[in-house]
Amino acid sequence: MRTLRTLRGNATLFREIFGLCWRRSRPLFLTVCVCMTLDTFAVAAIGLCMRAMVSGTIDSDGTVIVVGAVGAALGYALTITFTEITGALQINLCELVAREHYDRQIQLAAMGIEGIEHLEQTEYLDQLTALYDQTWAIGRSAWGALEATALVVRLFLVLGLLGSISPVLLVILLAGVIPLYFEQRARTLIQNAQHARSQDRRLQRRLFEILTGGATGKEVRVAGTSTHLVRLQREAAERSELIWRRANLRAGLLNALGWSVFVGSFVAGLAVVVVDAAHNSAHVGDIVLTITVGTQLRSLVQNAVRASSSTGGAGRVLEPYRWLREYEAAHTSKAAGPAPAGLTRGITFEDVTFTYGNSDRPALDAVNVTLPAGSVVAVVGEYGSGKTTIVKLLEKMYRPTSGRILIDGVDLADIDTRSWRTATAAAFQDFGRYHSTFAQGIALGDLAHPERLGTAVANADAQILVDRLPDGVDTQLGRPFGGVDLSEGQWQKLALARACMREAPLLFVLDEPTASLDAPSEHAIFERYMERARAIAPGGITVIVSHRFSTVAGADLILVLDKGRLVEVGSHEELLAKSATYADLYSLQQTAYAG
Ligand SMILES: Nc1ncnc2c1ncn2[C@@H]1O[C@H](COP(=O)(O)OP(=O)(O)OP(=O)(O)O)[C@@H](O)[C@H]1O
Repeated sequence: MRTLRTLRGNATLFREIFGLCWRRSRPLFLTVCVCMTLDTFAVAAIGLCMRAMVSGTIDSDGTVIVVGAVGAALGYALTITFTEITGALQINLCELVAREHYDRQIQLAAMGIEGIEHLEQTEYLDQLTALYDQTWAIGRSAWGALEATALVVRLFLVLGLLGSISPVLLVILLAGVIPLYFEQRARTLIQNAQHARSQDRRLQRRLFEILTGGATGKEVRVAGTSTHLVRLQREAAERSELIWRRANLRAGLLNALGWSVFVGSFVAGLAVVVVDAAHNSAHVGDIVLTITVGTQLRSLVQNAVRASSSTGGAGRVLEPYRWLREYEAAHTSKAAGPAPAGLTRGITFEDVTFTYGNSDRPALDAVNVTLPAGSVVAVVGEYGSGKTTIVKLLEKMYRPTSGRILIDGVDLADIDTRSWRTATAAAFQDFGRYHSTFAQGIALGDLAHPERLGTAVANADAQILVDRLPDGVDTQLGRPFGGVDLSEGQWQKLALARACMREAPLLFVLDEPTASLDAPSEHAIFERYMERARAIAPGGITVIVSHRFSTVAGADLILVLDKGRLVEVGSHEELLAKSATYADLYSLQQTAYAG
């Protein structure tokens, strides 16, 4: 059933690939098709010409000798030429289709998925890793399948010829299937090995980045962990290599076994024809035909195996590609409702529970709370208490496992994701560091409104920083691009300015974007945002996540999380009066700062 679905899926994909090749370059596409068709019949024609030539020699018929010789020579020349042409042109078409369609398509699909689960969970990341830099193989798979079909046609022609000499020779047909069977098993071994070693390969790459990265490189040097990390990398490489070597060895043995059976059968078949010729029931030309066509048969079966293996090998790309398309279709919101223009009631968490796919413990557990329209809400709690998870759910990066988030009474799941995101702005804890100019890095927050750049810089308190940059907002950032490097706090200010490009968002999220700033700077920024929050879109809500309790004291509502549960809700004064978790943590921090 699954095989049938895969075959049907492949057929649809191949149609799409050939359609793309046809639209992209008709002359190239037609040339490849014509060459492949002529090449398909060339082998049989060569065999017949050779037989004619030998028969003509025995019968002393000059015309037949010349026609046979010229035909065979032409056949060989054309086969070589066609093989060269089709090989080169197919690569050309595959690259065209990959570069202009699949590279783009895969990135759009990966980015089009409304959530980020596929970017955070290893089992999904494996699929995306397999697609990375392999898009040409998608195009190659379709041509591989066509080549395999042409080779099967060629095989039947050759077998027809052999059968006409002696039906016993058809045994070679069965022998030809045996290497195919072993090849199929060998291919499965290789594919499994590829999958088994993908995690170690990712680890290797990650460790390399850590060892060579600017930020992590400092840490590695000071801590003296480079030898340890290099060892981990080597171990990962060795594990991956071992899996690969073993799989290739086993695959090689299987293939050798398959081919030994084929060679044995071929030699036996040839012996039958020689014996027949000795007893005059076969012609000497038949021996030549058997050798010519039989030798071709070996390379034909080998090529058919290679073509089917490259088609099947492309399964390592086709499988994840199909997965990506299906995943995208299943995880793209069908909700059509637009985000409201303003909020009157606010955002309500109704019994919201959320568990990450790879965990059995909820990151958020039955959260019930309303963030009132027009308010500034602070989310506080210990490390790993679920603060960022709340932010991710609000930004629709994940859907609640159970319960609902209501935007003015409308389920967030029913609001078009794009429309909701356009109505929100966010500065995340793990913000991006774009190696562009300072201005471009900010403008990315809302490409439609570059004129807001100055205000965004002012709102992020980043004007002094801009004044110190060698070329102001036009300064190129990032050493790898010949630009200047910013400090952590400066990168954070840039990320804040980027988030401020949306002028009047319904939801403005600040997930610890000021963690690298000193306490007074953070306080000043938060004061400004609280002020701004009351001026943004009608009823717009600002959500601030912070570890520093002193900076969030001015929030209208403070949510205190503990191990995914919402344990306290209220204003700073109300929570202090409760003398519970918030009050304890607050006084702890006050004492620490005072000390
Ligand atoms: N992508 C993920 N996959 C699986 N578990 C996750 C993922 N992200 C977070 N978690 C887990 O969910 C829980 C809540 O994490 P979350 O990031 O929301 O906490 P947090 O309060 O923001 O922490 P911090 O203050 O350290 O940023 C933690 O136990 C964390 O390990």
